[in-house]
Amino acid sequence: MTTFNSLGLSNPILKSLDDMGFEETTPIQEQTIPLGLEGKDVIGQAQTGTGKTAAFGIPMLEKIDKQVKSVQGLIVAPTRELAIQVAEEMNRLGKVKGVRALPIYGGSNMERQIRSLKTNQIVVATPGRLLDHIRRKTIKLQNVHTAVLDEADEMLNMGFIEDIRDILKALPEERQTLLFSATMPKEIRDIATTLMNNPEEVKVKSKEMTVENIEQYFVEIPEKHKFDTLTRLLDIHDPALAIVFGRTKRRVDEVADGLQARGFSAEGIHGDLTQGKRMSTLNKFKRGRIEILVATDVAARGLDISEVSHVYNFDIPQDPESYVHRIGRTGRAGRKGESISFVTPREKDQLNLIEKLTKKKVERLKVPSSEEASRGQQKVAVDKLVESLGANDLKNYKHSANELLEQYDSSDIIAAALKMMTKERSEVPVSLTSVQPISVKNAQRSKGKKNYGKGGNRNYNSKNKSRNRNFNGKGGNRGYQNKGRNSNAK
Ligand SMILES: Nc1ncnc2c1ncn2[C@@H]1O[C@H](COP(=O)(O)OP(=O)(O)OP(=O)(O)O)[C@@H](O)[C@H]1O
Ligand SMILES: [Mg+2]
Repeated sequence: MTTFNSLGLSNPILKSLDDMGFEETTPIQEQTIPLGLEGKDVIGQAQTGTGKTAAFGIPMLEKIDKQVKSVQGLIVAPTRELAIQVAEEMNRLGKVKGVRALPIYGGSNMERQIRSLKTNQIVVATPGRLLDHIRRKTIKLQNVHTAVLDEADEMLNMGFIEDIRDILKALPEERQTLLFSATMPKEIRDIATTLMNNPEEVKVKSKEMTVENIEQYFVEIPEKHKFDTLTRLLDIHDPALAIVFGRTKRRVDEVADGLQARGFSAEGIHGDLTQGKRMSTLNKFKRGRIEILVATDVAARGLDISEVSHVYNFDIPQDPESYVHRIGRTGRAGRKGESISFVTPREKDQLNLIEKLTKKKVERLKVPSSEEASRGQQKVAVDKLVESLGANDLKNYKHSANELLEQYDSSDIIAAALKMMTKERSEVPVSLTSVQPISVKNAQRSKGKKNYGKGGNRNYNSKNKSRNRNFNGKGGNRGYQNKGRNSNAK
């Protein structure tokens, strides 16, 4: 067990960490924070949900000179939502020291950003908007001593690499550069080292690339049965929050509409929606006002929403790295999660490729029947009833209950109550426009062409009421400790 105390951090940062309820370092934090403090360039690779943000954030905050009122730390992230989320985590970490991070991203007010940029010491940006500021000379970067590429392999992929080169050129040569991601294909790592100064590579030793607290399943199923299978699985699993990944924007819209038609609380998110719509959908999801988020890969990376219990790959992802990030939206910070990938018979090779990369076997799940689904729904109602037996004061209902019992058979009464509580699905037929199966050959060819839409994006804000709730639960097997205090203090 390594405490943050033993890393020689300053009191204000230790106090923030304590306020956030962080007690022990995670492995990536233990290994990279000392290197970061020494000023070394670092390529850090560790599994999803294991605290990479604080791993690069803590040393950056330690090195901010509060007297210097200009940007000293720059973090670049692939989507808006992720930029916002990372800025929020930096703000929590920097709260006691009094350092604030400013998220800058496309679609938000440029003038307001320009005003804030004059005094902010840390900026978290998406590449496109940052380049706008650089070209308009509305951001001063000459005092930047630390630059981070979060989701580094994505940032150095085809869609972003030129922007990143331009951004790095605008920074002082004398600087520290830190790259983090859960995945780091060799060819990207090679590009990365050319942009850095003799980097230390830290790869947290672990047999598998995915976290062990995510149970990974697949169902083999023809394209035309996918939707019905999804609704059955949702009825059986009754997820707290679930993300369903689809391959294209159209697909996401169709699946979200279909789920709504069948009575699920679902909304879609993808790169074609306005910034406002994306933010509001994501915020609703975080607050549990919608239970199912249907998304393209725009939501695959970095998002930290602790209540996500299930990830469904409605369409198997184009590249194995994307699989790692998608399923990593659950099972965060030691919590348990489940992922279920839909594989059409022609896509079996793609699944093998994923298993090869992650070094983990994905278990086959039987396609559930509609009877199993309705038993699943009933079980949800039964659980609720039993819970209510334990928790509620039922005194006021006793009189009516006894009257009913005099007239009817007791099991009939319970059956009727359960029927009323069970969300019987409407049988609305839903048909989706079919998509081409992914073949390993196609997947290789289209590598790097992601479905981010212009500029790539995401949205975060961690108002999750019970974040870190189960931190010390049985799933907490990655050296996490959390006192369960309010980690959202702002
Ligand atoms: N040492 C710690 N103790 C307790 N909780 C922690 C610790 N470090 C980070 N966390 C929490 O764990 C969660 C996941 O962290 P983070 O988002 O940084 O993961 P990540 O490694 O960047 O994942 P991804 O690869 O998906 O981006 C966050 O809610 C964060 O606040
Ligand atoms: Mg991250």
